[in-house]
Amino acid sequence: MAYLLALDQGTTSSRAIIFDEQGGIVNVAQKEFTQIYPQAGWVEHDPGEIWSSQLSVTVEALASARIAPDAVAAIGITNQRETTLVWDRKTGEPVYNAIVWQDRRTAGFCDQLRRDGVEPEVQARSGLLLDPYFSGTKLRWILDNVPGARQRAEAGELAFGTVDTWLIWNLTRGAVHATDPSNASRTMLYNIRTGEWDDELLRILGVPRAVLPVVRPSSGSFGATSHENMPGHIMVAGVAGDQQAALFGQACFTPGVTKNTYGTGCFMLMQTGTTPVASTNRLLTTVAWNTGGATEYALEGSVFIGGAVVQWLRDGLKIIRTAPEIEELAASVPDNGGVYLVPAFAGLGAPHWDAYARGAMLGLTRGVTSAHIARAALESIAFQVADLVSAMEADSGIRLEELRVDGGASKNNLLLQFQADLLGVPVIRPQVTETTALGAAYLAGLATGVYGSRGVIASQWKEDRRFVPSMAKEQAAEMRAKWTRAVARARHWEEA
Ligand SMILES: Nc1ncnc2c1ncn2[C@@H]1O[C@H](COP(=O)(O)OP(=O)(O)O)[C@@H](O)[C@H]1O
Ligand SMILES: O=P(O)(O)OC[C@H](O)CO
Repeated sequence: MAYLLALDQGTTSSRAIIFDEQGGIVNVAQKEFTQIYPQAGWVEHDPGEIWSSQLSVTVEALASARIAPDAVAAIGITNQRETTLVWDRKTGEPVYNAIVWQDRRTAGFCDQLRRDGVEPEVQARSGLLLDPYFSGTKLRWILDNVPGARQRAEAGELAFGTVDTWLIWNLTRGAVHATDPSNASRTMLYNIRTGEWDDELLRILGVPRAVLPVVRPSSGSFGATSHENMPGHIMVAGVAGDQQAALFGQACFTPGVTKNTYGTGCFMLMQTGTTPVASTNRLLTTVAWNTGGATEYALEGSVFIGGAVVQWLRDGLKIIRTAPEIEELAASVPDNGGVYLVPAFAGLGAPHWDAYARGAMLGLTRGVTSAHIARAALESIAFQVADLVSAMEADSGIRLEELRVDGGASKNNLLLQFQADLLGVPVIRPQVTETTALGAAYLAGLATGVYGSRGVIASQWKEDRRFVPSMAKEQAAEMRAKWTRAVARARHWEEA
């Protein structure tokens, strides 16, 4: 029996999951780590803690499962995307904290680039829109604000990486400075059509080529582990950003097949095959993965606050004690009582891309209770996802037949039923909802011959539960119209 080890380095925790060849979970180890908020709108992680938490869960997962390293066929890495790190090539010392994808500090620079009229060029080359979300403006910020960083970068002394690159560097003790096309496509420095770092984008963003990692296929060798605390020498053979890995783990291998992950944020990806589909509806065109020499693409809608709105009810409003409690509270009322909650706590992502929007709650009357607010919070997740589906159908010309779902909040049956009601198509939850880690394991398993083909992987995908639409179409349309009005009121709040 060969095992595959997936390292899933997420925004709030590092996890290591061991899978067997059938895609079954053998063992999981997980560790949360510190979120650093130096100022309003800034979010950082300690690079040392990203690495140490990931290393410790990896060692723990292997030890407690009593699996010898030589029984592990390969490691797959998957990671929070866009988060930006810069370190010294000689010492491996970071020059600054990791700037997290949620960080908004470069909003002003993005505004300036938009005024300069470069957005169409940026979109054509990178598939992305001008927003602080992506790595490019964060990297520039580090180079411009850490004393001496720009000169050292130009002299070739510094290395840039997203989290995958940082983990590979540490696992191989600095021998490999590499990323994969799915992660590269989130930097705003990479041309998704040529499959290379793009000189024009580097010029626009003021980034010297000398800091960039090598881009290798998502399924293939990234070197063997050689860290003193890591048992054995295991090949890193699969790398993908977490949302693309989830698309792979959900076996979305044919154009039009779509998944949505309900985690901290919501990320919907539609596989579009070997041709990148340019978006005219403010979605992102992104690399899904590169396997077997071919690059495949996806359309993506990214929503910044998904399950995080449930955390806000728990930690901010304190109307629930645990996230799952929201389901019972929301189900204790027959409807939202007229309440619409727009969780624009970190601005709005796709399809609005409004860094200045802020949260809003509308329709409050004296009859409103915490149960209505709980219901409105869950519904807000589904409304945002429905907006993504509309944009995706318009961009791709493909009518969605079903939606595959995963992520922490996909355990919530009320949410998924409402999602199916709004979309008018079945929403399907698979048996294994750890699809992100599973996707990374599959990419590693394909590279090392554990799986002979994608067909074997697709046959492992099993349905857990199917949510079928039951709401009248007119009612769904009426609710969506109200939601759209609520969103309009939340927009541009900070500028007002
Ligand atoms: N039963 C539930 N109902 C609604 N939301 C939930 C439930 N369980 C977890 N969540 C939400 O799911 C999110 C965690 O999902 P996860 O996929 O682990 O996120 P991430 O990978 O982004 O850290 C949290 O924001 C949490 O509030
Ligand atoms: O770590 P997650 O699961 O919240 O995912 C973060 C995304 O990759 C950000 O683009």
